[in-house]
Order: sequence, then structure tokens, then C-alpha cells
Amino acid sequence: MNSVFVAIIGTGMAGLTAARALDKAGIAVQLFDKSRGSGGRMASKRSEIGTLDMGTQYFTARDRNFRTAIREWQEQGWVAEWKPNLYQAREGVLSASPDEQERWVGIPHTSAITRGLLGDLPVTFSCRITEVFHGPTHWTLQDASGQGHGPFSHVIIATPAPQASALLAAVPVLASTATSATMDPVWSVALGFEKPLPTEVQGCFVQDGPLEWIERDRGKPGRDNRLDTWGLQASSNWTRKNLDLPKEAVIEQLYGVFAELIGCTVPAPAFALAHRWLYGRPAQPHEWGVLGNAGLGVYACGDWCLSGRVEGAWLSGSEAARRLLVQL
Ligand SMILES: Cc1cc2nc3c(=O)[nH]c(=O)nc-3n(C[C@H](O)[C@H](O)[C@H](O)COP(=O)(O)OP(=O)(O)OC[C@H]3O[C@@H](n4cnc5c(N)ncnc54)[C@H](O)[C@@H]3O)c2cc1C
Ligand SMILES: NC(=O)C1=CC=CN([C@@H]2O[C@H](COP(=O)(O)OP(=O)(O)OC[C@H]3O[C@@H](n4cnc5c(N)ncnc54)[C@H](OP(=O)(O)O)[C@@H]3O)[C@@H](O)[C@H]2O)C1
Repeated sequence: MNSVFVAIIGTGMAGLTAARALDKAGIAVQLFDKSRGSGGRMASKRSEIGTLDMGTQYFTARDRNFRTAIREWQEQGWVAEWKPNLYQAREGVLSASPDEQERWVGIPHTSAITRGLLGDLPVTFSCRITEVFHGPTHWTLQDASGQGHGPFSHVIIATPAPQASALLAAVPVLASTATSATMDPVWSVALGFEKPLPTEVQGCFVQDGPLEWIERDRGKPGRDNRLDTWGLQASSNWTRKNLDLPKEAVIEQLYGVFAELIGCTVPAPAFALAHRWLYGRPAQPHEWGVLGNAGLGVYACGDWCLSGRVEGAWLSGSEAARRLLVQL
């Protein structure tokens, strides 16, 4: 098999960034994702009160190339700048904490970005890849139903590290590096209130206790929610200790912490939803950029190869595509 045909496992920011770069270079790609839609931790969840961002809620950009990509997304109408009234909370004391950082959000939801990046690229959803085999000349994938996919000349694995390490079994050195990149879980809760809460807070960095970040949907560009919707993210410490708590109990506990912290009267929410991210964030940043074996034509990328942020995933996916292209 001489032609170049690249399998990409994962349609989060890293996989889609790699796919777009390869497609732009005229390389055929085929994407796979275990979920029903694209986005991974940037996917938005449909609910009875509208679409909710239970994963990424905003992102920052420090890298020059990533900033250029964001300008393009802005021109496409996928993102807009978000300038929240920022606060911080420490030992139960809430204080304004404005800064000059540029922050971006997807419009009308985070998922607009990855949906835009996916465009009409070929993708197979609801397809959990369980094994990645290297034959004498090509790669073949097997999914959870036992079906084979391929042959492919190259494979890019763009999943969280624990899933990547299992799929890298054919390349033990890469698998063991991926295994060393542990990932922390995050409980995320959305609360919807019938009447807007009487507070100026739109985003709050919480320095201690069960919560780490609080944000208000209202005030973000492009949102049109009937309820006053808030997103709460628990710290990884608290999440680890409460990993198997039923969703109702997670909502009750985090609602209680939120109500105490936010500094105004908080009625019972009209709507609440909890989502547990088992592989929410890398436990520590790395400087790998991408893991790869150019001879075999296999690469692994994702936020865990750099910083555990959207920018890290974008940079890692870009680097995977670049490394593959220079090797052709
Ligand atoms: C609650 C939360 C809040 C966050 N907030 C922010 C923030 O404010 N700012 C910021 O910059 N970042 C934030 N992040 C981090 C950001 O979401 C991630 O860094 C980024 O989205 C990671 O992208 P990725 O492509 O590396 O991985 P993912 O988005 O995890 O994509 C991996 C994809 O692989 C698929 N997959 C996995 N295994 C398989 C398999 N075996 N077969 C097929 N498909 C598979 C998954 O379904 C998924 O779609 C947040 C994350 C969470 C969880
Ligand atoms: N899985 C997850 O839940 C997450 C994974 C990865 C990131 N997560 C959160 O994303 C936010 C984005 O981080 P970054 O892109 O670096 O954004 P910043 O807004 O720059 O925040 C970084 C960090 O700095 C502190 N901080 C920033 N601005 C302020 C401010 N105005 N006042 C007080 N503190 C600020 C804050 O860290 P602390 O340790 O001080 O709380 C921010 O977290 C980020 O919120 C991640 O939590 C989630």
C-alpha cells in the first residue's frame, strides 16, 4: 500500500486540528470517535433548558499561531471574546479580581468550534476503537464490535492519555510514556435559576474547598437561555474523593458550596445536571508536544502532551500533523 491514508482516533480539539491540517495538505483522513458527536471535552450537552457547556467553558491563547487560528475562527463566527466580571474566592471571602487576559468562548456554545473544524471531514461516530494493529505494510483498527477498519498508512491517536496508552500497545515505548501521563477527574455541574441571581459575578476562581471555578452563562456572547444558568467545576481533589457519589448528591453538595460562596440569596435551582469527566485534565503539564514513531507512522497527541488546556490540545494536534507531513 503506497497511498497515504491517515486514521485519526478522537474528534476533540487535538484530533480535529490534525485532521484539518492534513486535509489542507491534500492528505486523505478518516476520523473515528466513540461518542455520538464531535468535540470530546469541548462538546456541549443538549438538555431540556437548552445546550450546556459541561466541559470547556472558555479558553485563553498565548501561542502566536494559536492566536492566528482564533482570528480565523472569529471570522467564521465560531468564537467571540468574553469579558466577564471576574472574582476570586479564598476562605469564603469573595473579591473582585479583574485582569487583562483575553478569554474566548464558542458561540452559541463551545461545540461550535469543533463542529466547525469537523466540517465535512469523513468521520465514524459511536465507534470505540479497541485495538490498533501494525501489519507488514499498513495499520488496521478494530472497534468494540469486532469490526476492522483500514488499511491505513498512518495512525494518529488523539484521545486522553489512558485511552491512548491502551491503543499504543503495538509501540510499547510510546505506550509506557502515555501511561506516565496520569489524568485527573472533574465533576461539572450546571444549575438553572428561574430568576437571575442578584450578583455581579460572571466568573470566579475559587482557591480552596470543593469548587475550583464558577461561571455564569448569561453575559457570554451569543447565549440565549431562559434560565439564569451557572456552571460549577469541582477541584480534582474533591472529585477524586467523591468519584462514585450519585449525581444527585454531587449536585446537592456543590449547590450548597456555591450558595454559601456567591454572596447572595440562592433559591433552589429549577434545573440541575451533573457530568463526571473521568479524564478531565492532565495531572501535570508535559513538554512532549506529540509522541510518535515516524518509521512506523504512528503518533499520539492531546492536551496531555503539553498543557491541559484547549491551546495545548491545538498545539499538540498541529504538531502531530506537521511531524507526519515532514516524514512523507
Ligand atoms: C470540566 C472541564 C473544564 C475545562 N475547562 C477548560 C477551560 O476553561 N479552558 C481550557 O483551555 N481548557 C479547559 N478544559 C480542558 C480542555 O477541554 C481540553 O484540554 C481539550 O478539550 C482536550 O482536547 P483533546 O482533543 O486533547 O481531548 P478530548 O477533547 O478528550 O478528545 C478526545 C476524543 O477521543 C475520543 N475517544 C477516546 N477514546 C476513544 C476510543 N477508544 N475510540 C474512539 N474515540 C475515542 C473521545 O470520545 C473524545 O472525543 C476543561 C476540561 C474539562 C473536563
Ligand atoms: N479539566 C478541567 O476542569 C480544566 C482543565 C484545564 C483547565 N481548566 C480551567 O481552565 C481555565 C483555563 O486556564 P487558563 O487558560 O490558563 O486561563 P486563565 O484564565 O489564565 O486562568 C489560569 C489560572 O490562573 C488563575 N487566575 C487567572 N486569572 C485570575 C484572576 N483574574 N483572578 C484570580 N486568579 C486568576 C487561576 O488559578 P488559581 O489557581 O489562582 O485559581 C486560573 O485557574 C482555568 O480556570 C482552569 O481551572 C479546567
